[in-house]
Amino acid sequence: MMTRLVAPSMLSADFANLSCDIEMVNKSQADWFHLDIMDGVFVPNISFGFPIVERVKSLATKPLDVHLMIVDPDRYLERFRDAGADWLTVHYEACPHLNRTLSQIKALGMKAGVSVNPHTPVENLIDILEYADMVLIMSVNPGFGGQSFISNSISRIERLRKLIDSKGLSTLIEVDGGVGPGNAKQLYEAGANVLVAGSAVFKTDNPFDAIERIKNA
Ligand SMILES: O=C(CO)[C@@H](O)[C@H](O)COP(=O)(O)O
Ligand SMILES: [Fe+2]
Repeated sequence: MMTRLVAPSMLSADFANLSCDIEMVNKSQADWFHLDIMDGVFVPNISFGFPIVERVKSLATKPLDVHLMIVDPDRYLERFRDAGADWLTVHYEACPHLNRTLSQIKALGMKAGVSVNPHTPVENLIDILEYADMVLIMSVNPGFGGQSFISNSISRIERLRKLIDSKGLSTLIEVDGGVGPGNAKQLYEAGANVLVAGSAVFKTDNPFDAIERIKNA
């Protein structure tokens, strides 16, 4: 069976009770913490920065999956490593020297991810795939939680899965945006390995159950 991981997105957590939500993820069947960093330039929203990443790291018993939605991420790779990132994902659209950026992330001791916006053909990654530990397919326009899943993301996952398999690589496919118990099965079947879910986890009465249903879809 292919790798199936669930990464709750802390963007939808209650920041006034962050430790409770971290504890919930620790105790749940979730595999990673997904942390969205937005700079108000690459995306039209600002989320949080190093103090929150450090605080989550201090309480988390699972790896931190940090999703950078920022321009010129090269400036901050080391700082995110120091703040506790285990996986660091940059956007294809924000990196003119992607090969260098991914190599740098790995040289700093983290796993390297590359993310594509909904309009970027997954085929554009053909020459960078072997340098990435993970590809993050955005299934909404990045910037906000709680948006609806863009349906052609399924065929994008399928095309990327074929590309990865045809090269004999073990690059993980992560999907982020509008993911929940209702579409998790379809996403895993299309070839996804890691499902990110924000509102589907934190905006429900029973987050444990939501995580379990996504994981075992
Ligand atoms: O990167 C992003 C948004 O840009 C995500 O990680 C969101 O936080 C996912 O939220 P939901 O769509 O699951 O509510
Ligand atoms: Fe994200």
